[in-house]
Amino acid sequence: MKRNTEFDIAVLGGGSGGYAAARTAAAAGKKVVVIDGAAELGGLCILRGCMPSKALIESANRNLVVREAAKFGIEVTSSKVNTETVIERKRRLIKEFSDYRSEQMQDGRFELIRGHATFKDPHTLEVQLKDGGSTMVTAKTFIIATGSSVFVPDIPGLHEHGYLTSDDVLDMVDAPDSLVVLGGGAIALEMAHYFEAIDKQVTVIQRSGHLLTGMDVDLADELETALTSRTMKIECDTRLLRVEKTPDGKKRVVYEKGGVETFVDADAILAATGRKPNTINLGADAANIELNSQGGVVVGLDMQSSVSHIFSCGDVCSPYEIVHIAIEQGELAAENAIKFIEKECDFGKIDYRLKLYGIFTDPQVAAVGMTEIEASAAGREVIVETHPFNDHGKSMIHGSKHGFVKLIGDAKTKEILGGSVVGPEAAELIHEIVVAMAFHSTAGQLAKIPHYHPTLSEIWTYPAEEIADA
Ligand SMILES: Cc1cc2nc3c(=O)[nH]c(=O)nc-3n(C[C@H](O)[C@H](O)[C@H](O)COP(=O)(O)OP(=O)(O)OC[C@H]3O[C@@H](n4cnc5c(N)ncnc54)[C@H](O)[C@@H]3O)c2cc1C
Ligand SMILES: NC(=O)c1ccc[n+]([C@@H]2O[C@H](COP(=O)([O-])OP(=O)(O)OC[C@H]3O[C@@H](n4cnc5c(N)ncnc54)[C@H](O)[C@@H]3O)[C@@H](O)[C@H]2O)c1
Repeated sequence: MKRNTEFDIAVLGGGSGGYAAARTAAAAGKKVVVIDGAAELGGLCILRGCMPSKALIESANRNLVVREAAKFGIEVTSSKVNTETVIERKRRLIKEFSDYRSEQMQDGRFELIRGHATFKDPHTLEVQLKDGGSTMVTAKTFIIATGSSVFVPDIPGLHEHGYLTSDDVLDMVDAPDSLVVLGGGAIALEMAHYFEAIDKQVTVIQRSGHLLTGMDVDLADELETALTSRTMKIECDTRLLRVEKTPDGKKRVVYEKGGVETFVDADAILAATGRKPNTINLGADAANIELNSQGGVVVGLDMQSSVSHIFSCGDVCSPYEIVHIAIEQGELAAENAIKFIEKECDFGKIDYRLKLYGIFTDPQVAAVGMTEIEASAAGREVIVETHPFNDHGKSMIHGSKHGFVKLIGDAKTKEILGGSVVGPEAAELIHEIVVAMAFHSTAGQLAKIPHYHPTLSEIWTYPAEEIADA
């Protein structure tokens, strides 16, 4: 069936990026359609990303408190993790979040079509409808927000002997007693933290020389020290060779480290080696959309693709697979698509100066702005100061043994260029630096802002004073 309506903007994908784009364009009075091919509405963050992972981690963190209780004078005579209740709680929360998003997607501000969209030409989509059949959609502009999927490397024996992905473990009632996690990024470490904290045996096998490729090594090393001070094992600088089955039915991951072949056995393997952009069956060729070597949509800072009326946002095109960035990109893509329709050419550009990153392990890791690696790659002259949590009153009371805060300031102006934390409540603490950086604060200005005593937050004043006085 051919539709007659031409939309101003057709948004492909209704996750965090696509929804942000659609609500922005609809609020500006444009005729918008969102086409989403998922079985359920909600997008990755709500259904199989941020929210379910944090719900599980919240339960696991309670068990860590129980584990440490004796040190604080609390005798816990018996405790047991009930994964059925953990998963039940997660399902309840996710249903609430996805029901709300589903209502927002269907409240009439824009049209919603449930189905998989494929470009037939630069102005036409064919949609294979979820309930059967197909329809055609034409629009003046398009926003591709189709997200990403798990990427599993081709390791001999892995597919044959079986593996889990984050999609599986986020809804797993029967948790394996032992787990090998392949990868050392955010997903690998958050899931490794969850399983270790619910008393499972976990080994992380990371290819790079340190965890969290791309982050500053001092942060990654501090996290590794903290995680391995629990029962977790971490192997970095490895090369995965193959997966085998042992005579007693376990999975054996064989890898090379320092030129020596070694292995680890476990009940299950979690593949957490990254994600890939969802551009398969998108019809990028039919619309002349340029893709990069990983299959991602190539965009400029204005979120415009190689085709002038086609924009993109979120994991499918982003250098950072992070929700607040997908949302900001979605809003900008919509604003620029509107400008394209109205023949205005002063497109807005995204600014990644305040890009944030947070990992919800224990301790947590968080960073904003420039890392030390980025500062040095950009040839910036900087002053870097740190302060450890084990030398700070409130965190000593809190019982924090690991972690530090780090500030990076411009050597001349002393403006704060970046901040990072590995330690308690890192993902909350980092926001003080986000606000300071948003207002281009110098380290001296930050140091002078009143901080209540005793709080974790006052730890920032130490590196800020050091930079100000340098
Ligand atoms: C386990 C896990 C934990 C995470 N935790 C965090 C976190 O704590 N903080 C954080 O910031 N980020 C986190 N992320 C990353 C974050 O979830 C993503 O960056 C974000 O959700 C991406 O949003 P999106 O809109 O680009 O894509 P999605 O939300 O994936 O939306 C894309 C939608 O498009 C649909 N689609 C795909 N192809 C088509 C097509 N051709 N036609 C129609 N529809 C299509 C998909 O079905 C989907 O519904 C996590 C990710 C994972 C996997
Ligand atoms: N808290 C958060 O903000 C959060 C949480 C989870 C995911 N995310 C986002 O989701 C995205 C995907 O996360 P991810 O952790 O899957 O990907 P990632 O790219 O961040 O990490 C993948 C890791 O796997 C390693 N790796 C790749 N191939 C390997 C191999 N063959 N053998 C061993 N190790 C290998 C890499 O060195 C890397 O450290 C991230 O970009 C992240 O931004 C964010």
